[in-house]
Amino acid sequence: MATQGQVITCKAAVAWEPNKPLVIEDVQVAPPQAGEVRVKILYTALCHTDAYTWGGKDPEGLFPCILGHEAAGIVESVGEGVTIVQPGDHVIPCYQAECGECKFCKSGKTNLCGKVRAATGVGVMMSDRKSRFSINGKPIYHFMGTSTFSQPKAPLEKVCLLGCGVPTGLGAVWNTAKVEAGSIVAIFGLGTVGLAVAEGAKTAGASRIIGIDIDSKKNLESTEFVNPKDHEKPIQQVLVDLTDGGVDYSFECIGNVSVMRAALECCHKGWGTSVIVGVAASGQEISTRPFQLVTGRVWKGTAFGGFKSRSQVPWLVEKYLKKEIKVDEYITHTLTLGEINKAFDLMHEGGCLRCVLSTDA
Ligand SMILES: NC(=O)c1ccc[n+]([C@@H]2O[C@H](COP(=O)([O-])OP(=O)(O)OC[C@H]3O[C@@H](n4cnc5c(N)ncnc54)[C@H](O)[C@@H]3O)[C@@H](O)[C@H]2O)c1
Ligand SMILES: N[C@@H](CCC(=O)N[C@@H](CSCO)C(=O)NCC(=O)O)C(=O)O
Ligand SMILES: [Zn+2]
Ligand SMILES: [Zn+2]
Repeated sequence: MATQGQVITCKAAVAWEPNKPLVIEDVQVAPPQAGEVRVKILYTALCHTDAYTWGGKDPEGLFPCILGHEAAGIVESVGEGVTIVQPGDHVIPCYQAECGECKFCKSGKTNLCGKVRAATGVGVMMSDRKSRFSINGKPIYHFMGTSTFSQPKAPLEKVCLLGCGVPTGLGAVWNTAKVEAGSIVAIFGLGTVGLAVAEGAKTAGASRIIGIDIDSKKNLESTEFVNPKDHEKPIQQVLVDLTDGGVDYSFECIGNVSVMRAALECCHKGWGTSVIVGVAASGQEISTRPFQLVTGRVWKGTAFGGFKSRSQVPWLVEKYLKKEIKVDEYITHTLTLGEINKAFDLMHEGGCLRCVLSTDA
């Protein structure tokens, strides 16, 4: 391959500073070192977490950087020792690694991998603690790292969503909460993540799925819908009253610590479980009366829905190809990389679930 081992130049949207419009720049990308893979990203969606880091709310946010973590592309070249993928493979880069060897991977208790997290948290590659991106010699940080795996002929402009939002919602229900048939489920925040929770709850056989959002346009027919703005009582009380004592499972898919409290407190005494999915801003903390836990409610959280990236995302791609899970339905907008700032605006305007950007146009 002509570009193997070479520095290449690519277009990327660079976040120079928090909240300042992203700028499309020519970025030099160093060749992959041992164990690394260089991927040509063809499609990328925006997840709320990108807006959170760009907005300066992420304690791990580093600038300048190249954001984005819900994508699909083609392996361009590989470093020494890489055997799991080869140039030309279609891949979904995942921010949760799966090395298969560390204490976390071997535990059988979590999808969190300990191998590369320290490096990806500070925007560099593990081997030499350096970035592979630069503009005229100035390093540009990575964001959330990548690991890769091969998957069959799926439309990349759709399955990029399997890099974050859709697996997170489905897995929060199937892996983290393990919702049983007949359960009553409440979902706070009906963006892509919350709607994927609803989809997961439906397939798990939930008897009632109650969606809560301040944007009534997010009301889906398959769910009961509550807009907190329509009620004077605290939303947890509204839900307790609606459900004869509380829900069996609740999911916070917003990133708001007051709502996280409400999501716990709307759970049924004795057994209700609340799962935190939303990412809260730097410095924010959750609180509740310890009595809420003493009386049997359980507070949990999930990253990437508990899915292991390399071993389970290909399974999700297969499920998508067999039409067993929704993906296309969450794509409300398609734009180009050059229109990325408009895509962030759309995210805040309502009516937008996922906006997929094509990078080649
Ligand atoms: N844990 C993980 O692995 C993981 C993965 C993906 C996303 N996330 C996080 O999950 C959250 C949801 O992501 P998304 O991409 O679906 O976001 P989104 O912005 O598309 O959806 C959020 C929804 O919450 C609603 N909302 C906002 N404030 C509300 C309030 N006070 N009460 C009720 N509804 C309210 C909005 O109207 C919107 O519909 C974000 O915090 C994101 O960072 C976490
Ligand atoms: N950098 C933040 C944490 C952000 C966070 O919680 N990220 C989620 C994924 S959000 C995807 O849209 C996650 O998986 N966290 C586990 C991990 O990063 O290992 C902070 O420092 O507060
Ligand atoms: Zn995400
Ligand atoms: Zn590991």
